Amino acid sequence: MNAHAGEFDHKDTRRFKHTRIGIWDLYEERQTLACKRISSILQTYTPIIYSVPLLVRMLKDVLSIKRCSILLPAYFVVEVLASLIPAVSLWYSGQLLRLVEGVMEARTVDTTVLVHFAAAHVICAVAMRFLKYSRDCMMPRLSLYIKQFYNERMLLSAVRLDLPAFQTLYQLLARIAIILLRLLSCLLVLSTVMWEQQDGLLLVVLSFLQYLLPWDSTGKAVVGSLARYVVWAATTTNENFICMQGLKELITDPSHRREFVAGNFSEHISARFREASQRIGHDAVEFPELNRFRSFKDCLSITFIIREIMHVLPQIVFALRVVKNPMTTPLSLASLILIKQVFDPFSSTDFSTSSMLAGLATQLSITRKVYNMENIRNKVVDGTEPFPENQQSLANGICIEFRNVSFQYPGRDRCALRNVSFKIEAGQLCVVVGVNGSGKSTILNLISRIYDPTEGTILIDDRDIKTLKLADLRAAMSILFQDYSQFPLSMRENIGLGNPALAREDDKVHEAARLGDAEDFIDELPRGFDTYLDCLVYNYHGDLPEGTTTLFGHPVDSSPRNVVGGVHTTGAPGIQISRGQAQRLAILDMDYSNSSRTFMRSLVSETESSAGMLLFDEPSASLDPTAEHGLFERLRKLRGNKTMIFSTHRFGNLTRYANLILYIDETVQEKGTHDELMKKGGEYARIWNLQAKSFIQ
Ligand SMILES: Nc1ncnc2c1ncn2[C@@H]1O[C@H](COP(=O)(O)OP(=O)(O)OP(=O)(O)O)[C@@H](O)[C@H]1O
Repeated sequence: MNAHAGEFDHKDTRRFKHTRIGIWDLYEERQTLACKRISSILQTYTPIIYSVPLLVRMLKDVLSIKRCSILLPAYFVVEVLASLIPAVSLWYSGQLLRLVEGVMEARTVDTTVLVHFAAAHVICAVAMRFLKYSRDCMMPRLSLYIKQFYNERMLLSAVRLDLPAFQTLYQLLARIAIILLRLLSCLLVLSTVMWEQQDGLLLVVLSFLQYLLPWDSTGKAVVGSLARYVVWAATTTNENFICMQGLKELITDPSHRREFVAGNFSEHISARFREASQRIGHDAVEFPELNRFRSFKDCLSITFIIREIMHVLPQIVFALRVVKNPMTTPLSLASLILIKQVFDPFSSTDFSTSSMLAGLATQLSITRKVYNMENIRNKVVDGTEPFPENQQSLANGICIEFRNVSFQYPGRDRCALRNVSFKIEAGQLCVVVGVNGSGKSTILNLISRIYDPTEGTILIDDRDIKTLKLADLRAAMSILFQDYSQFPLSMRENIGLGNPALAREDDKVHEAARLGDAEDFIDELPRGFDTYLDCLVYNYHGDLPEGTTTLFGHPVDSSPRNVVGGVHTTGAPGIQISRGQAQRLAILDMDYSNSSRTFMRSLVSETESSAGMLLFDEPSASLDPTAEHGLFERLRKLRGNKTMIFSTHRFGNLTRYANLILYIDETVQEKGTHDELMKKGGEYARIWNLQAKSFIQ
């Protein structure tokens, strides 16, 4: 079978070579070494060339930041000056060399010239120090402004990407430009100085050659860069290894903790892990580690050997030169030292242009992703018509109709809903029931336009849902999803978000909390409505006085997991409440504060009702019967004439009051009121009786 477009076709043996490394299967594109080398060079430079428009855009964006418009050009001027000073120093070194040559020949020295050169050297050193100081002052501010700018930008486009990428990118760019400038200026001066020396230029060219290609100074990175740029993929089907990874996840993921502890899994899991590990033996490691051993043999590659030869070539040429013409040896030796002086800084890993170019390519691809995010079009296309025409009408509910709606989730072969048709009149209470996976939540997803139907039409107040402005549509409904999340904000803000228009009105927030049965337990929290259950802000600290156990109200934990960026932290998420409280709240907070958020949306402001339709996806899944009864009662009273849709697989209280029950299983199997469906004696009646019976027993 042929691979799909875009798929990595590892079965194509003509293109990919298969190697077995331990438990891993490595597939590498078949290429000759020369091809690999060329493709490696192309892969390094091409993205950078393609990224020129992106860099221009970035530069414009950064220059548009008020405080950067002067600071950035000033920073570059300082950097350029700093990078030119070594060349000026070099020029004076060259002149000193000539002076020495003159002294050797004439046996006299021109003191004015000597003083002039010495003074110039000192001035260069002082200027360098001053420029470095200016650069160190500017850099942190520049980083901060750029970081703030992109922070805001990312937030606006709702993108969460690795923030440090931006700082690294502009620093990397500046560094590469400066190194190139420094290298070129030094090269220019060196060539001028060496012009008149016998074989001087040859020595310069030979020394420079090794820096021209993107090879790393150690030779080891050459191997690394091959692995990085050549098409390859590695996978493992080793069941024991997959099992071991699964067990590790089970142990480390806190969301499994409760079941882990309650199920008394620890002994079984340890035994299972040991057993799997013993079966695999020493190969039970991730691919990069295993591959590292393998890559050592590449250190004997031809590229590596050529690189080493080129490194010693200038010395060989110099030796031949001495043999040929021993009289000029002292000066040639001085030239060689001068050349070495110039190139040595560039050969260190820090200055390696090749590794920096590779780093730049990576940073550019991250940055491109951020800019691309802004261009991503939503699959759900926004409508143009305002909704509702008359805000007051929301108080009387919204009418919803599904006409032959089918829906398939992206990447799924099966329909989640097939040919579904029903109509809920304005102000009606509808309960959607069905077994797990029957499509109940999908109906709510389609009404809130998280997805659009694959086929069929949804009408809202007799208008095609796709024509309505998305923001208006969503403002007109309040949704409580099964997996509603607790935002890392204060309790007040968590509830307030249910209705941003009223979020600042404290009495409304309290009323919503009361209706959600959350007011009492929130009041008991250490900071009441200002309590953060998920505190994502850390306090940082260095050495603390002997015996310090708490800092800013948080326990001090000096274990390595509390070290961020080399600095100790306190105040891990959720630390603002005690573990005991957290445990107690874990059972309550999800349902209570979230239902409070829903109540918040249902609250009516002075002039108008903000939602005309309330959607609930399994709102009572983890509530006990008393709490469930209370919740439904309050919701029923509060809803007034608004349309309300519940999705649930618990038949009970609610279905009896419903104007319309939809029993679905991919499609609508039965619909009607409770009495009608009971009379019909179908699947709804069967399950109702089953649930009622178990309750009575
Ligand atoms: N995001 C998704 N991507 C792919 N498939 C999905 C997605 N969400 C649901 N499905 C699939 O669509 C079908 C219907 O799911 P849906 O969540 O609507 O059922 P449900 O009746 O609400 O189930 P439950 O009672 O378990 O919540 C299921 O087969 C489910 O696996």
